[in-house]
Amino acid sequence: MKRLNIDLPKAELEKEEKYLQDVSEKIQEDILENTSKKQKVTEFIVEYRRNQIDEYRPDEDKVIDYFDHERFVQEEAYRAVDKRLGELSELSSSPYFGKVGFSENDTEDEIYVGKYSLIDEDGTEPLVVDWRAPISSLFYKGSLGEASYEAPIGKIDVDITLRRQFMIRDGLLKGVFDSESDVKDEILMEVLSSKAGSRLKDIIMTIQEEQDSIIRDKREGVVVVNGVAGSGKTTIALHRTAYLLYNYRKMLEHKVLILGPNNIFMDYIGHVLPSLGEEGANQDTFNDLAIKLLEIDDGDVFSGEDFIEAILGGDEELIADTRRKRGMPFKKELEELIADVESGYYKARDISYLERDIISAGDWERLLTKDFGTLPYFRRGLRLKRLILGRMREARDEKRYEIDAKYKALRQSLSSDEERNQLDHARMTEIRALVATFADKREEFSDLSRHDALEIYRRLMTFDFLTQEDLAPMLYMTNRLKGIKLPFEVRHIVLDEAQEHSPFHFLALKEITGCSSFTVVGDTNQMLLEGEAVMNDLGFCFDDIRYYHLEKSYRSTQEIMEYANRFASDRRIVPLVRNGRPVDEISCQSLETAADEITGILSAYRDIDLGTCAILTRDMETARKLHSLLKGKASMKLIDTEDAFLTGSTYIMPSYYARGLEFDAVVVVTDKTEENKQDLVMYIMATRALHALASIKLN
Ligand SMILES: Nc1ncnc2c1ncn2[C@@H]1O[C@H](COP(=O)(O)OP(=O)(O)OP(=O)(O)O)[C@@H](O)[C@H]1O
Repeated sequence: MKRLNIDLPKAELEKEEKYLQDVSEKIQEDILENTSKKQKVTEFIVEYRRNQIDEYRPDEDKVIDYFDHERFVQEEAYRAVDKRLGELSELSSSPYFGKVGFSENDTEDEIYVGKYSLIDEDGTEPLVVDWRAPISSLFYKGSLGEASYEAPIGKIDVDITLRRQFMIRDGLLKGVFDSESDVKDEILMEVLSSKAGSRLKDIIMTIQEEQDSIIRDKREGVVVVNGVAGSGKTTIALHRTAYLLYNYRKMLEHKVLILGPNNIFMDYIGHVLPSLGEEGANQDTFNDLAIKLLEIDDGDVFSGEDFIEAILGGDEELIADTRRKRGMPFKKELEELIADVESGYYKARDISYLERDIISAGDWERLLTKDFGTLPYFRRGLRLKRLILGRMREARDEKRYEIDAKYKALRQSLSSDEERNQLDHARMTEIRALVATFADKREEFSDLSRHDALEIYRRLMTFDFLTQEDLAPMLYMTNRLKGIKLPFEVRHIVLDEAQEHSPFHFLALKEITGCSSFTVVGDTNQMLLEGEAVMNDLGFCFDDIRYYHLEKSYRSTQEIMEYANRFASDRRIVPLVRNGRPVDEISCQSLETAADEITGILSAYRDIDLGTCAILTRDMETARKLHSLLKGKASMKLIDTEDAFLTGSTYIMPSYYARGLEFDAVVVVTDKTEENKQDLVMYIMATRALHALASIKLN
């Protein structure tokens, strides 16, 4: 990294260097202290395990319980010390990155802001404040002057007098920069000009004010962010998760669910939370989660790839079906289906057994609709079945007493063993016949334990297979009929790439988890199937909703953004002023000549060490063909399944696998581009590039 501005008066610079030295010394002391703690806990655990093996006796359960508890406490202590050592090791390289000076009620104060907090020797004064603490929000305000922050005791008004940024690497001060406004943010420009790497990164040093207000928005209710490509939506959603976990740890630890569009994306973003010191969130794709909860075979669902390919290929039947499943009128169809099931899936009937009335049709109906009415319908069926079986058992047992009594009386009048044996045999035959009647009768109402949600949902299906668009409505319906339980508690849900979610994604997740605290992010410019984005109007599902719009993109150069804007729908990106190389626009007659062009482009990018590169095509077929044409000419990884990992530096993939990802350089290969005409796929592909974009048009 180049040395940045150190433009402070000498005395001020000396003060900062002294502070850094003091903080670094304290970090080293804490490292020593924690290392010794870790050693002691480790010794305890090793000793404990040795004793446990030596002293183990199979019948001493109580003693073992006691020791297990002790071990649990020590292992928790080990984890906490180990985690802190990891934090201290990061702090020793870069203890803080910001400082804010402010006056509050005429008292001057200042704080240093870093990735984690550090307390002084006496344990009273913070030397470094965690970026997620309420007071740290002052650092992320765009300008000096009047401001406020939310403290536990309420809103506190202050006057910000200084905002200073530091670049500290390997414990050394590399740059100091006093800034008033985010636009002139030299460090931000430095960060944005650097290479993308293979995973999404944290941005705590350069969070912008508009982003910070979303990250720190209150936990309750629903935050919806509709932002242009590269505006930092995913990044914000993950930083907000880290912020919420820090401030509501007891309530939220292991109770945050993050759902994204596919596994490539989940892997790409999977590093951000751990890099912020947070492990307490569950991450999955919506479809995988739905398939698990519905207990269906993923082979029964039209694959994600085939689905998007068919939509992009203009499959009218599938498009019409998808639009239907995304619309509110489909909720009416689903509700009618549920009501239909509830009004008679388990047909009421009289059941009698051993000449006894077990249940009348009227009672059956009353129990299902009234007495058990608060339960999901399928559970009511099971309850009713249990009740009928209980009554039958009573009747059977009574009958059995009668049989036993009858044979007991007869037995007393018999004198020979042979007669008694014959009688016992007759008794056993009668009892066996009784048992058989029970099993036969039971069959008559076995439908009460039949609850095949797929069989019911089929009535609304257009095709004889499920598409991705069926998963959310089917989840909604199944939960209503059966009651679905997640294997863990959820108290906050993050939905990424939510622009094409249907009402049922929100309704099902809310009803299954009972959670109304959501962070929803997406870009309505990136909808593969045009239409109204449900995420923009969630009033049908939630009461407390805060909508945000982000128009500024941090990802790409101005040249790339201007090129991408030619294909955007309604909103235009307001690019951050970061200039780069012009977009290369190339025409080719065939895929073969395109492959030659790409070989040249890649080699030029390699010469300037540009970093990661992706060749993006509209569909899989073109990606595969191009990949085989490029074999032997350039090395790259074909991403042709959503379970692929982004290991390497050059990739070739269809547009839909690149959603949410970014690369230093992108080569777009397309055959259908029309200038200045809305083309969402082109928009998605072009906005993946940070520094260089080449667009190859096949004639
Ligand atoms: N304040 C910031 N400081 C530094 N980098 C930032 C900032 N905000 C966003 N970025 C960077 O911009 C890029 C885009 O961020 P991100 O992927 O979160 O955007 P997005 O809105 O989710 O994009 P898309 O809609 O294309 O998925 C990332 O490299 C991210 O690190």
